[in-house]
Amino acid sequence: MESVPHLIASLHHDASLQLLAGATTGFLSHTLYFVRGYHDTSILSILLIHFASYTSLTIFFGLIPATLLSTSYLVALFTSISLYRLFFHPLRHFPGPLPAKLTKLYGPYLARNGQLHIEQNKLFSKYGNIIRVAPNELFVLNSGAIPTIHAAKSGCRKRDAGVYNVVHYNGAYNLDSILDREEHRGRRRVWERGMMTQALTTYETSTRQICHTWLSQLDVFSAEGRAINTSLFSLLVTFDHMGKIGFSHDFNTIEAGKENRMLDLLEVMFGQLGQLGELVWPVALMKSLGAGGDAGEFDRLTKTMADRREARGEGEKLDDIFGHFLQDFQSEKPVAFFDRNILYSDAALILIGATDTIAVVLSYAFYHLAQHQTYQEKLFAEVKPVFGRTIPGEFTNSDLSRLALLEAVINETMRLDNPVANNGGRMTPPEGITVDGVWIPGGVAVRVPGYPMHRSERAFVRPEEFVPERWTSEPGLILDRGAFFPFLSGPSNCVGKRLAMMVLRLVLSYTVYGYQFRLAPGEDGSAIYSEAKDNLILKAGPLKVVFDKRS
Ligand code: HEM
Repeated sequence: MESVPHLIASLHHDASLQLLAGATTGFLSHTLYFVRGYHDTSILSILLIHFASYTSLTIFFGLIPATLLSTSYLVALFTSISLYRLFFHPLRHFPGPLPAKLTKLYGPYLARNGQLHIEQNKLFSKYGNIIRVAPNELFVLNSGAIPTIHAAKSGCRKRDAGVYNVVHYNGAYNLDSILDREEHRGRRRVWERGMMTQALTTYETSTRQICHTWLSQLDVFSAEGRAINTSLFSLLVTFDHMGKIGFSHDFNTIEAGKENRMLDLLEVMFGQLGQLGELVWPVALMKSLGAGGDAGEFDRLTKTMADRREARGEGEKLDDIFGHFLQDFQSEKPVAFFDRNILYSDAALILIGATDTIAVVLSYAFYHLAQHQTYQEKLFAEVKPVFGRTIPGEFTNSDLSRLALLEAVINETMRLDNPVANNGGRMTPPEGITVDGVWIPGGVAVRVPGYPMHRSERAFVRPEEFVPERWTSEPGLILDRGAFFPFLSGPSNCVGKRLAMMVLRLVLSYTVYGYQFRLAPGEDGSAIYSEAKDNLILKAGPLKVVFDKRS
């Protein structure tokens, strides 16, 4: 047997030995490292190690041997990964497109037109109810999977299941991205204090103020006979509302009629995430390099807003969501907000959670109501008797929450145009899970996407049609109630659900009470769908609507 020094000496000039050594190393690095565990967050180290190895080989052996070694290493590494994913991976028997089985890059390919939710829906039609959408990821179209994956007793977890690992502020995860269940429980308690009935009642005054600002804009547009882009204004309404009830801050974008820098950044960042189609390592790489660009600017603006809010709170009594975080942070024994990074992290989550989600429902509610004007009149008839019932000249959330058609219109909109189209992924426990009689192995990312589930024929009769009566007088049009989960379920369900419903009820009621509306001349209503973007949270395309003040 040749000695090691002799072998190394041969590597200098023996090309076949260089190829063999590179290929062996490539194969071993796959079988000993890459095939085990989750490496997206280690992307920077992986790249640096590869770069350092190539540089050292070049210095030691020269450029051509180093290139031969590296090339054969990479070819062997990717061949080994591909063969494994196709023929040996625990998910090899699950159907799905071939490129999805081979590489996560299939995600950005599917998302290239911003309509990942539609593309994934098509995959279900082609491949069945459980499909392999990435090498280690399954999408499941089965409502029974919701409790299996999301209930408190489920063994499924967020860690390594998607973008959660990389969503943090200087290492502090927000409520949605926390990977540890115990930590999540404590933080959730503080968030829930900020969403209790008593807290919502204090925010409601601000919600009404925002509604009146919106109505003032409608007055201007209707007086001038101008059409309004309801998708844009839905975003401005919810953004201004979030500023007010989140941070007691006035953004005044409704009056301006356009996005401000912060909202713009929010949209750009979501757009970039949407384009990645659930690919995590580019985000991890950006984070490791230090958030610059838009993400860095967004973080800085959020921090400034949070700091200003904290400073104001020393002299004023302010009722807002951030106040609940501050209260915990400033207490002697904080339950969850132990340091400033956590404060900033969850401040950003208020911005993210409370803006686009509600905006998309409002946008599509305006669309459906403009298309089906009879529902505007029915809603008008329903809300009119409760106007001024509790507060003179105003609506209140508690009065509106009892109105069946209003609730049905909101539900039906969220069914058809589910804001969180894909829902977050979860990692299966080591023992795996069983869904619809099919065993899914452990260590696999799974998710039940809401968009195709809400439009499934197995769950809803005439699933593509807007029929609010399915939630009231025609329950037979719902075949599977468990298939409707816009806010998801379990311990990580939407903590802002009641707040979202309050905003939707109030904005829609004030609008139909004051106005009748229809699609603008020349508007065929197609762009709201064709130009919609699935940016983790759905974003509606534009819609031109004309409003006429009721006499
Ligand atoms: C119609 C509007 C909304 C919809 C459809 C919606 C939907 C959802 C969904 C599906 C989740 C679960 C995500 C996952 O784990 O995969 C979620 C979580 C969350 N939502 Fe909402 N949301 C809405 C409004 C809001 C509002 C107004 C807030 C207020 C800030 C908010 C804050 C949150 C937070 C903090 C979480 C994480 C909860 C946790 O992990 O415990 N959401 N939302």
